[in-house]
Amino acid sequence: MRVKICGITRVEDGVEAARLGVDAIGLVFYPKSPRNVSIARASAIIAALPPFVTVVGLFVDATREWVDTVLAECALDMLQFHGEETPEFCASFKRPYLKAVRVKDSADLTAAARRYAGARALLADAFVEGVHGGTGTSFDWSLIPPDLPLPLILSGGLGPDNVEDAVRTVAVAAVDVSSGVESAKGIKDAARMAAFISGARHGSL
Ligand SMILES: O=C(O)c1ccccc1N[C@@H]1O[C@H](COP(=O)(O)O)[C@@H](O)[C@H]1O
Repeated sequence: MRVKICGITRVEDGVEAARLGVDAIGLVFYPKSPRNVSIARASAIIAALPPFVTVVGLFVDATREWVDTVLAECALDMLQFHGEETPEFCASFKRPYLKAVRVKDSADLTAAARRYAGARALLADAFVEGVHGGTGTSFDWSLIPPDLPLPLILSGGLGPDNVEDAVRTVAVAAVDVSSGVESAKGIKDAARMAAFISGARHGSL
């Protein structure tokens, strides 16, 4: 089971997540998020990481210019689009990308898999009116169809207390967490990150 910890805003949290064995970290380039990072902060976090930790840049309905600027300045391995971006926009940066889907019913993921066939994976998140993500809200996992043609990353309200149950219940390639491993918005808690990673790996054995 692969694990991404999203919304890293401090160098020490990125280093600790890597030390704990996380597969990927997410950096939020969305000014409305409490986890938004500047290019300078993102570069410092990336520079402190050991090799083989995937760095994902998260955007919400960003302009092409903003994504290009971040790509030119920060060594991102993958993009995560969390808004209403079209498949053409997502694919145009010539980088592997994840498309987030805020799940309301079971047809949402099936339709997104068809529409974003070029995505590296879909990321299933909870639907919360007016908020794009990082809400700490979970959704009904039975809405996930069993036969999606793309790898699925489960997110939305995951934390140390429910991740083991989640990976036992749903067949997913990876899990993603932001608020569930925080002590305050944007501040990761080392013990919660450790418990989350351990729960995800244990539940998938
Ligand atoms: O983390 C954020 O602040 C954020 C803002 C806007 C869009 C997405 C965001 N984060 C992503 O939201 C999901 C679920 O987060 P949570 O674990 O429920 O807090 C996760 O994929 C983050 O990558």
